[in-house]
Amino acid sequence: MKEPWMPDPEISPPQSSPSAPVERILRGPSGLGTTSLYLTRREEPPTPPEPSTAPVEGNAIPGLYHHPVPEPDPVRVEEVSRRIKAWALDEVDLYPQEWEEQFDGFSVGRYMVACHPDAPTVDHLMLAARLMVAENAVDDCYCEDHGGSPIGLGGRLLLAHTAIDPLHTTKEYQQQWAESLHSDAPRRAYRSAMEYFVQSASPSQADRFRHDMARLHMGYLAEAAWAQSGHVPEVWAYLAMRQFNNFRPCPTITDTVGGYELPADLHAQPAMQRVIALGGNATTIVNDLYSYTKELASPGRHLNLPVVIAEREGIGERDAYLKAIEVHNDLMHDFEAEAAALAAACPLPNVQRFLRGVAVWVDGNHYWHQTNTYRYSLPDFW
Ligand SMILES: CC(C)=CCC/C(C)=C(\C)COP(=O)(O)OP(=O)(O)O
Ligand SMILES: [Mg+2]
Repeated sequence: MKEPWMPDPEISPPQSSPSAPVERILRGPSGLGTTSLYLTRREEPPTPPEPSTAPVEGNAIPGLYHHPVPEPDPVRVEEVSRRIKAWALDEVDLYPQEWEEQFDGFSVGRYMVACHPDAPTVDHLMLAARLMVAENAVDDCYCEDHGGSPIGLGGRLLLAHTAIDPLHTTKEYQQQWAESLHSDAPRRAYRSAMEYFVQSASPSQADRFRHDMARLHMGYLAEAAWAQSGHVPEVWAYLAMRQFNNFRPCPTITDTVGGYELPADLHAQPAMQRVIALGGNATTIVNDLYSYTKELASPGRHLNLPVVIAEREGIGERDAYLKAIEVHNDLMHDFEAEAAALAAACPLPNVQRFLRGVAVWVDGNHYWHQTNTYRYSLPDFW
């Protein structure tokens, strides 16, 4: 069986040759005293689980291009589920009793184990699980289902962002800021999840995450501004907003969760940035498709790709939904072609493993949406 951190031989052949910066990085550091800087794996990844033959719950969207994943290791799922609940209740006082069923129904343990099969330990999986729960707490409590609103969102998001990217100021105000991080559940969750994360991540991995979260918060703000004014953007503009209001901060921690590091210079390469953006966009349109009926049933008009296509291109709901599937499939094909080209152009173990990590996150994310029948159901279009 192919190991999940190896490039997929079935994805398309290379389409480009390495750029000058990639070639420079491949040659490695060359100055005095740089011998110790050569890229190595920190830890061998574990043996991935064998694929299961048991049928999975939930139906995949007909015609949606995706890759089934092995059933996530049930022992790990149970342990992450146990620990994340203890963290939510005992460490950050995340939710009141009446939200417990929704917290359990989110199935974050199954989600994270499916998306990170190469995590060396449950501690590594917990880094991703805490951040995922914290990110959803901010989305629910500040933006959406649990008391969220576009009004005042900018201020709330900025202050919450300081739980990730700390304030540096004078003693008096530093103290007031530090206390503010305990004043609501989203900030408590961000603060604690980030504190754990920075203990395992390198400074540049932590900074990569901060940048991705700033992108996410900018996306939330555009979505909120449009909701407030009742604006339905053109399809390309909706896709631009959704590139920011996006799962991107989750796959881009794949190396920290895997116990190795993709160096900042390689992460910053335009080819790598394109792969990450395409993969993140595919994962997020998967959400638009699986959450379509949930969002139709929610109060007000909730924008997602089928809704925007129907409105802006003047077509029926079913045709718009089918067109959104095509958009997703094109994104997936481009993601895989660009990832294959980069893997061929840059044969460093950390690059190969990172690309594979993003790809398995994309697949695990689809698996979670498909199988989360507590949260999502398909429209009656077939
Ligand atoms: C986990 C994370 C970084 C999420 C950020 C953005 C986000 C909440 C999504 C991409 C999910 O979209 P949506 O808000 O539509 O979620 P549901 O459809 O309500 O599950
Ligand atoms: Mg959605």
